[in-house]
Amino acid sequence: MKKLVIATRGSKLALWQSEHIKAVLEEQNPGLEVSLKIVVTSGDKILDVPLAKIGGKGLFLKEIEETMLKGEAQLAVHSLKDVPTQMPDGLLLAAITEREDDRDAMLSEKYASVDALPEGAVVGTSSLRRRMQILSLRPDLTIKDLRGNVDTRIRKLKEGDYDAIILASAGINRLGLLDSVEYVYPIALGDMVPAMGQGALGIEAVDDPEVLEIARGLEDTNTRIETTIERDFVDTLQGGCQVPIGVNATVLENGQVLTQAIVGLPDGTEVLAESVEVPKDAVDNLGRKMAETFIEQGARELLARAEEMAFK
Ligand SMILES: NCc1[nH]cc(CCC(=O)O)c1CC(=O)O
Repeated sequence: MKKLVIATRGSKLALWQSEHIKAVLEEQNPGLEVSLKIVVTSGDKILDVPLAKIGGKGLFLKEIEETMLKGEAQLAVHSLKDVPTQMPDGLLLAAITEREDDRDAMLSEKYASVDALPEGAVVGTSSLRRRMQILSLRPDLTIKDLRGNVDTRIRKLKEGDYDAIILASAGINRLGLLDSVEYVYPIALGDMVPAMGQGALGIEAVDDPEVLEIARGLEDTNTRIETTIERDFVDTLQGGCQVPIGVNATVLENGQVLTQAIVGLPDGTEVLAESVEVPKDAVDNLGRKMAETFIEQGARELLARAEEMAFK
């Protein structure tokens, strides 16, 4: 194989991620030429409506996947957390890259930590998961919707529309934005459980042995273990397009795997949370089993109520 095309969105984060993978692939496969094909997705066009109301994150993938299925590209590089748990026919999650910082971070021009926010401070996020957890930490805060690409969100913070905003650390790191904001405060995993797959890249590929072989070079074993637990948890719970679910698994130095999960109402008034530690060789089906215990405790009802609240 001499040439590969990566289909990508045109946002700065998507381009950074695709350029990064292009460079790694060309390094790993001498003689291989990788190019990018920029695709505008429905998600990029509809910017003024909260994500929960327009059918969720799948809208950022549809046109990319169509491009691959038409044979105009063989690979796509996604933030893994934006990849739905079920893959479309003909496309595979061929590799999951080593994950970097998987935490969420609070960004502010004025306040150095969540504790330092004054009563009633305005925090920007459109994520039900972040809303739920920041409100369960600090019920007094005011949550204000915030959409757009990472750079747009930071611009809105700087324009003074918000006292703080919450973003994924990985996105800020990849785009080199750490210095563009006065305070970047990583929120501990136990205080804000990230989204499934946060901080890792998912490499989607057409079902072609040569392409899959090349993609295999990008795979990270521990990240695959972690994110399989996370994706199985979310897949078993389902519950609409955009849901207040946090789940994070971490392979620890001692060979144990720590998994933390939380499900609840977007206003943070009711949550189910659990954290379990098992040896690395006992993670089979862990995500599904944890989801079953959540369901026994009423997670489905909670998510149904969460959805009603989100669509009001
Ligand atoms: N939902 C958008 C999105 N998808 C991936 C990232 C960040 C990078 C990552 O988590 O891998 C972001 C921005 C954010 O949530 O702050």
